[in-house]
Amino acid sequence: MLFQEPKAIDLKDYIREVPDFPKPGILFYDISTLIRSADAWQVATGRLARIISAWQPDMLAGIESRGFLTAAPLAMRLGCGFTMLRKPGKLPGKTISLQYGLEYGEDELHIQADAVKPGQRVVVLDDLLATGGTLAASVALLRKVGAEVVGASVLIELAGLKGREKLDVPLNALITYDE
Ligand SMILES: O=P(O)(O)OC[C@H]1O[C@H](OP(=O)(O)OP(=O)(O)O)[C@H](O)[C@@H]1O
Ligand SMILES: Nc1ncnc2[nH]cnc12
Repeated sequence: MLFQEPKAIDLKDYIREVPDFPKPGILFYDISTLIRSADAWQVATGRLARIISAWQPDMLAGIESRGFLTAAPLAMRLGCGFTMLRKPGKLPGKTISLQYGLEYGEDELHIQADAVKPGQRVVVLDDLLATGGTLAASVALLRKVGAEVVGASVLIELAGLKGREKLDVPLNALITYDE
């Protein structure tokens, strides 16, 4: 059974804004302050569960590393499998990879070639959407290994960076910042 919200909670109140991290000029949205609150984290994962269950996924995919924090508890809660999109050198066996740009640098993600069964419905999760490079690369990798990507879900969307425009799957964000 899905969790009932104990009280009205504004999740934005639980996000800490840290200027000039990890580089000068970047305003970092820190979810540490959300996940350390049992009430707020229950509410956030409950809201995610309601949204994601409507997409009827077989499998959830989490993006290293903060995406694991959202995807893993939801996979258990929804009775889905869980697969990992990881940074280079972490996954054993045959992997497929893509490089992509970040708000504050460049990175590369890998997925195991046998991560999903052909045609499995997959929802991909991360903590935050900024430029969209990470999620777009994740969707592309999941498709390369045979997934049907039915949605993407984040806690936070930085709408001003227009990352949503890089995605061709439905995207849900619990918290939006316009800047
Ligand atoms: O929309 P984008 O511009 O691609 O940026 C979003 C990504 O940036 C952060 O990851 P980071 O690489 O900092 O990794 P972490 O989760 O390991 O801290 C965040 O967790 C997202 O994965
Ligand atoms: N501004 C930001 N805050 C937190 N995580 C991020 N990932 C990319 N941009 C970010």
